[in-house]
Amino acid sequence: MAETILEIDNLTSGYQVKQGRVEAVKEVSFKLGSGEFLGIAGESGCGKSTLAYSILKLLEDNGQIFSGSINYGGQNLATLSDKAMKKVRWSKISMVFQSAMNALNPVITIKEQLLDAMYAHRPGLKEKEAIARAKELLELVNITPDRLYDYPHQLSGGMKQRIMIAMAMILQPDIIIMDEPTTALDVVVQRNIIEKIGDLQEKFGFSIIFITHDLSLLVEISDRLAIMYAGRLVELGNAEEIYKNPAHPYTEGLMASFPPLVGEIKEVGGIPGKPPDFFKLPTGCKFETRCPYAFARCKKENPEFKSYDSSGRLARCFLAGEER
Ligand SMILES: Nc1ncnc2c1ncn2[C@@H]1O[C@H](COP(=O)(O)OP(=O)(O)OP(=O)(O)O)[C@@H](O)[C@H]1O
Repeated sequence: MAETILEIDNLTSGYQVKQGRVEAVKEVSFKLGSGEFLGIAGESGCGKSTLAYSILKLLEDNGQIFSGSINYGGQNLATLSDKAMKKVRWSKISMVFQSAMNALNPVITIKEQLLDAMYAHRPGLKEKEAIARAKELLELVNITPDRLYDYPHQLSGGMKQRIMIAMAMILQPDIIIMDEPTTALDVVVQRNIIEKIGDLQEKFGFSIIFITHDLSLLVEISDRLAIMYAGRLVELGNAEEIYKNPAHPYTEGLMASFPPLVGEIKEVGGIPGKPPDFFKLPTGCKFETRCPYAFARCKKENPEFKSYDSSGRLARCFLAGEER
C-alpha cells in the first residue's frame, strides 16, 4: 500500500441513549493509503455513517468517541480541540453527505453557495478569483460554467450531487469521505458520478473513503474493501480478491444481495434475518445468528479480526481461508 495518510486504531464510538451506550463503531482499525480508494460496505445501521462522522468529529450531540485514535498529519483527531479540528475539516478532510444535494439552499444561486464556502475558508479571496475557481470546479464535475447562476431547483439530482462533490474539493483536501453520495439517484446517473469521482481522484490524487450499502458499486472502483457488521469490521482486503473469494460469510451474503453492475450474475440471494440490536448482540460471533455456516464454537467465542493467509487480507471468521 502507498504511504499511510490516515490511521484509525481501535476506534469505538457511538451514542449515549437511555438504555446505555450504543457502540455503533466497535474497535475498528484500518489504514488509508495516500491516493487510495477504500470502499466501506454493510447493511443499514451497521455503523458506516457513525464511522464517517467520527473521523470528522461531526457526531450528533449524543454522539461520542469512546476510545481509540484517528491519526492524521501527526495528530490524533479523536482528542483534537474543536478549534484545531476546524483547520482539518473541509481543508484536509472533507465529506459528501448522504443526500447532500438537499443541503443546497433553494433560494440562493449555485455561485453564491460555492463562493460562500470559499470565503469561509479564505476570507481574503477576491471575487474574480473565486468565480474563476467556482467555474473551474463546475467544469471538473462536467457542469457547464453558466450553470453557476442557476438556483438548485433548475438542476437535476445528479447535477446537484456533482456540485456537492465539487464543494468537497474546493480546498483540495487530502481525503474525501463520501457517505452514500449517489443513493438517491438512478443507476445510470450513479454510475456516471462514480466514474467521475474515479477520474477526479486520478487527476488530483486525493484518498477516498466511499461508504455504501450497495456492494456492487464498490467492487469495481475500490482498491480495497472494508465490510462492516454490527459496528465491527468483519473483512478487509483487496477489492478484487474479496469479490472473487469472500472470506466472511457476511461478505458472501452481501455480494449475493447486490449482483455486480457488469459481469456474470451468479445468484441473487441475500442474508436471512436482520441486523442485530446493539443492546442484544450475540455473545460469540456477532453474525452467528444469521450465518449459514455457524457451528458450536461461533456461539461461544467471538473470532478475532486477523490475517489468515499470506495475502494480508483480514477477516473475523473461524472458517476464513477454509472450504465452507
Ligand atoms: N443519534 C443517535 N442516537 C442513538 N443511536 C443512533 C444515533 N444515530 C445513529 N444511531 C444508531 O447507531 C447505529 C449505526 O447507525 P449508522 O447511521 O452509523 O449506520 P449506517 O450503517 O450508516 O446506516 P445507514 O446506511 O442507514 O445510514 C444504528 O443502530 C443507529 O440506530
